[in-house]
Amino acid sequence: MMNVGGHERKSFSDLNTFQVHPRTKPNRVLMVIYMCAILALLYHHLLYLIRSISLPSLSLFFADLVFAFMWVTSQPFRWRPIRRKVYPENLSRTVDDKDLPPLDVFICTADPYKEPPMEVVNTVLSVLAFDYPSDKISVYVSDDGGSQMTLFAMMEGSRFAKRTTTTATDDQLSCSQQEFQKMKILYEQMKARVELVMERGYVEDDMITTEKEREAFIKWKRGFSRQDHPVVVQVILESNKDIDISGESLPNLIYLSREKRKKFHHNFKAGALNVLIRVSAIMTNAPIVLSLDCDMFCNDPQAPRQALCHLLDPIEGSKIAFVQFPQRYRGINSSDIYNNELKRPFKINAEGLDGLGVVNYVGTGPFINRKAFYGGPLTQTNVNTFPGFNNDKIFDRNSINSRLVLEEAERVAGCKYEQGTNWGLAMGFRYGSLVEDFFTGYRMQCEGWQGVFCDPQTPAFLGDFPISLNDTLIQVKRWSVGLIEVGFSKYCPFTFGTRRHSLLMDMAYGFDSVWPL
Ligand SMILES: O=c1ccn([C@@H]2O[C@H](COP(=O)(O)OP(=O)(O)O[C@H]3O[C@H](CO)[C@@H](O)[C@H](O)[C@H]3O)[C@@H](O)[C@H]2O)c(=O)[nH]1
Ligand SMILES: [Mn+2]
Repeated sequence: MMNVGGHERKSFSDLNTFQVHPRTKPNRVLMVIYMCAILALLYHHLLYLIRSISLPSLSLFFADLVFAFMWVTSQPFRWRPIRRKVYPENLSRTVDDKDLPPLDVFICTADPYKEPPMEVVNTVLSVLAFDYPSDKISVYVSDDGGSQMTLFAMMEGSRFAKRTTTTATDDQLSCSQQEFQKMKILYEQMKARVELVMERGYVEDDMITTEKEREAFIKWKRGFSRQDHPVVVQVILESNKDIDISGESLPNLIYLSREKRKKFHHNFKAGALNVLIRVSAIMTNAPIVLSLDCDMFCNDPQAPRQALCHLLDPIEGSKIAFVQFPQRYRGINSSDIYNNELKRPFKINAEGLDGLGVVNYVGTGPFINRKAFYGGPLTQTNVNTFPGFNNDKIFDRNSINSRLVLEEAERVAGCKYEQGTNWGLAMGFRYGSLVEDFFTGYRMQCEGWQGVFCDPQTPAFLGDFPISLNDTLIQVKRWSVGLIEVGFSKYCPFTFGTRRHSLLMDMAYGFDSVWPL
């Protein structure tokens, strides 16, 4: 235990520390005073109602009762907020660089017109530049839009990665202004080619440079539509085979568009993520998974090492399902009059939940322990019952581009694969709510997993927020419907969770799930 700046900081290891928020005690006093005031108000209402019942007085009583309920259930967020710090510089004392765990990164995109492929390329490139051994990174781009333009953009992105270098130390950066200018030109050329394809709406022969690429686009020629098409798995970069100009191996980069058929429900993003879990299990099976929205790029290459400061913690690490970085946005002006920063859910409440051992999973920016997809920490028995899973014997993972691996990947990305299985019910991302992230994180924590909130000063990831009123309303409506779907399901936190975790956690999750009302 350390004492820093007069406030208590408990230290699990030299990798991370946390501090209980200094205003916790005064806050609790305020809570008691507030509670007394609410009770007095309700008592006053009751006295009045006993004397004479009327519709207005009953409605006022009911309204105050609802407000009181919402106030009480929101108090767990204030009970014990904590702030954490990580020390990635100490990581090398715990683990050698060569022994760092492999990392599978999932990037989801769904519509090339709403989420421009160049934006997806930028996100992919930001991940390729992680300060992490590149042969341990595999990037999977899931394209629910089934767009040849997105695949084309990924190919262009990979060409750019090969012609430049991602291993830019301070030294190299300062000495190579010329290199930087060259990179800039290459980037502009790539952007122009991708934008030309976007303008045309398809990839014409003159844009294709190799025979291998031509083969990849053949699938789009036979009655391929966004809602009805076969699986497309394309290995674009293969680690240890593809190198950049400095001779460094590049990470794996895989494009995936799962099978879509009109007869089968695709379960939105949760469905896409479950396919990614299975395909990546076949191809690389990294123990740690990072999930990103395509509009959320990495702003700090240290992010994986920061997450490992928790996931490799000798005492707490094995209990953690995910380390969640907050959603932060670029381009918000300092006064943020429209509250685009969403500080309450993404920072204030997150710190409050973290103090209770749980954290909201917010869809983008979590480093997840792969085991958490397969059941609780003590109920991991189901994993091997799925063919192809953890059955290392039949796969030679040295080549993710082998026929056997690709065939198996296509099989688990098919529409029929999930029928009759536990996927979406007790495994992987859970179906049944439009906010699959909130629902899945909550269910994982019900199973006994913990969540950790990691919010370093430099934002680890930065994204875009909706810029038009229409988009904002659609987003808020979708979030609200998704939360209510959880609140009014058999998993309602006020009833389902109570047997499984603490009352404060249930109240906090319960508050979130009925908040839109
Ligand atoms: O059928 C779908 C629908 C969406 N997506 C992807 O999911 C992500 C999020 O979708 P978006 O439409 O951008 O929703 P937002 O409301 O901006 O996303 C927030 O809310 C979602 C639902 O809670 C979370 O999944 C996200 O991570 C979180 O950033 C994007 O990358 C999409 O490409 C798919 O892959 N398939
Ligand atoms: Mn989004």
